[in-house]
Amino acid sequence: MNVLELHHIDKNYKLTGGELYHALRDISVSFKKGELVSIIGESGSGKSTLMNIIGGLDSDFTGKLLFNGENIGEYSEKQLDEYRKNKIGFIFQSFNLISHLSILDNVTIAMTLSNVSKEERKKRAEKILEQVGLKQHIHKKPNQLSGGQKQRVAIARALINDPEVIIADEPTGALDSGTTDQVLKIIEDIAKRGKLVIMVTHSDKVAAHSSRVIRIADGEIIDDRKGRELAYVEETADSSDFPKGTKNLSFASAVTLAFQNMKAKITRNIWVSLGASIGIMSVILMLSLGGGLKAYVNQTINSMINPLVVEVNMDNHTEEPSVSKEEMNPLSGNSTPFTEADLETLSKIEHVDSMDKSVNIMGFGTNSIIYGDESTSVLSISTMSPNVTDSALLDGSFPGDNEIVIQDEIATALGGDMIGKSVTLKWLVDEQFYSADFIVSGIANNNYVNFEDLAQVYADNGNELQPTTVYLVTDDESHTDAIKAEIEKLGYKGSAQEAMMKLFNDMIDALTFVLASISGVSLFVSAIMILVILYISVVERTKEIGVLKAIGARRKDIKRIFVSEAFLIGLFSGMIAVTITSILGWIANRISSSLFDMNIVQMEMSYITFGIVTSIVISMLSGLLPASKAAKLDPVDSLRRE
Ligand SMILES: Nc1ncnc2c1ncn2[C@@H]1O[C@H](COP(=O)(O)OP(=O)(O)OP(=O)(O)O)[C@@H](O)[C@H]1O
Repeated sequence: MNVLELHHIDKNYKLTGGELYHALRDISVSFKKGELVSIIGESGSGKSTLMNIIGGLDSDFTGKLLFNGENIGEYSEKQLDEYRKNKIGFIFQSFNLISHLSILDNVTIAMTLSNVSKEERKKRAEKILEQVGLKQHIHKKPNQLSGGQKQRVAIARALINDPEVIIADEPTGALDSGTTDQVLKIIEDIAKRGKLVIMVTHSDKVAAHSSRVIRIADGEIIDDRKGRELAYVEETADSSDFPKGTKNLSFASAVTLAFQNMKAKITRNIWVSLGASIGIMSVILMLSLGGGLKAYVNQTINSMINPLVVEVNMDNHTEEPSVSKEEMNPLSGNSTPFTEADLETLSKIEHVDSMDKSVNIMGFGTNSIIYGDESTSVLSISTMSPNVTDSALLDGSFPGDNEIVIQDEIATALGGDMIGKSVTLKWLVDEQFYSADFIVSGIANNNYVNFEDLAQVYADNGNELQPTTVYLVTDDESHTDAIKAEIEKLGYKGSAQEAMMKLFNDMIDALTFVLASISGVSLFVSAIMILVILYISVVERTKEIGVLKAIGARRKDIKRIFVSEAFLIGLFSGMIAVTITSILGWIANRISSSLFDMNIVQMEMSYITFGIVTSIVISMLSGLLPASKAAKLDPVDSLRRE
């Protein structure tokens, strides 16, 4: 049975300006297995055009091409890819080996495209390379081989998937006569083992080796005659019993191929990754800076707050204040005091163990502390609360019964060493002067007395002191959030410090977001840079893409290889960004901790992940355009490219 049958094949090339060039005219011919056919003809007679059609690289023709009885013209793109991968082996005049791959990888590439396992690929390639006498060269690169050796590698590559048809386009055109004989001998042996070998040549000497010689001129067959008889050699059982891969290029193999190519251009890729990392680096740095700043603010504010205590204030904006305006405690400006009912409600909140009442007396020139002949005015007097932490105390101790802690400046104004001295506190509320004596127990950042002492003074004057702030104490930090939520639900207000902390945090978040977004603009620059580099890579590797298509790579495979390259650039630049940011962050933290006792850069795992993922995504998106361009390249045009 005929392996190949061509019926009335016509091929026209469209020229610019709409004219047609008739390259093949009514070609009808058939080929059997075991034939070594030489197609001979002048330059420009249409030999390569015919080979491209037979090889499934060019499907833009009229007429019928049958392979084992099947009409190739009716093949889908997928079937055509399969046909090129498994039924046809290509050998080119200029070898067309992929320069950055080893001999072994050049030979196995067609199997890699079929996702055959690595061991299987190696076993098969070694056997075939042994047949062509190159076993000891498998780890070399193509440029370390002689011309004849390169062509033998190309022959091994053509044979690797055990195709039925070998197409050799001037396989000896670039070889001297000694090597030509060697290569022809190998090609002859291939035909003898039952393959159909179609070889294009200019040379009658080369054609003399074949079993059939077809002469072509101006796109027409002008002669078809028998050559010498080839003795059929029985195929050794083990040379064709290997499993053919039926799958497609795996993502892992695509990444490996991309990595091998990137390694060949290592300097360029390091620079690109470094350039692309700058954007990611600044985004991670901004986020970490924001994190550091926030942690610092929170830490500073939290150090002033007792975590077991929840501060409660009356919310002046509640729709129905629990007391009328007249009842407002004049001690604390317009702060609304808590009523007994309020205190009752608050004390019943779950996990509240005890409750401390507090007021703050403000006075502008009306309140004073007197010591002997010295008197100094005080702006604010607070009652002690569990929320006043040790950090407030500068010297001495917090007040016990009938004791007072006074502010640093007041102590200085009264004569300096005040601890243990008796002072008189005078204050004006609601047009009434109150006064009481206290022993100074300590120096702090504010003036503190006990609520009970003040309440006693009020009682002595026939008045009642109502708290304007209440501190709820719990036994475990884990309860504070629930208590805070409850007081909010009941319509009371939390601490002013916390409200401020929230405001700060919101502001830092907003600032971080703005700064990170501004840095993000440089990501566009990275994206464009990657796009340009990959475009250049596609142009440089046009011929390689043609070869890959000739040996069966699908559009998807080509795309996958280039997108993988973009993936790797993204991964590398993300990793470079994280490394450099860590180093910069470490240096910044060394400086900031010695200056302000804080780590200004707080890099979190989420920022690192975000940085690397963003880098990969941006890079892959930028790689899509060049990858599609590569995938769409016409194999015939690509192979003709010098
Ligand atoms: N893409 C194309 N567009 C227009 N004309 C083309 C194109 N490719 C080939 N041709 C023309 O078709 C004719 C046959 O070309 P082909 O490459 O098949 O010749 P060939 O016999 O293989 O030549 P050579 O031995 O020099 O390789 C030539 O005249 C060539 O100029």
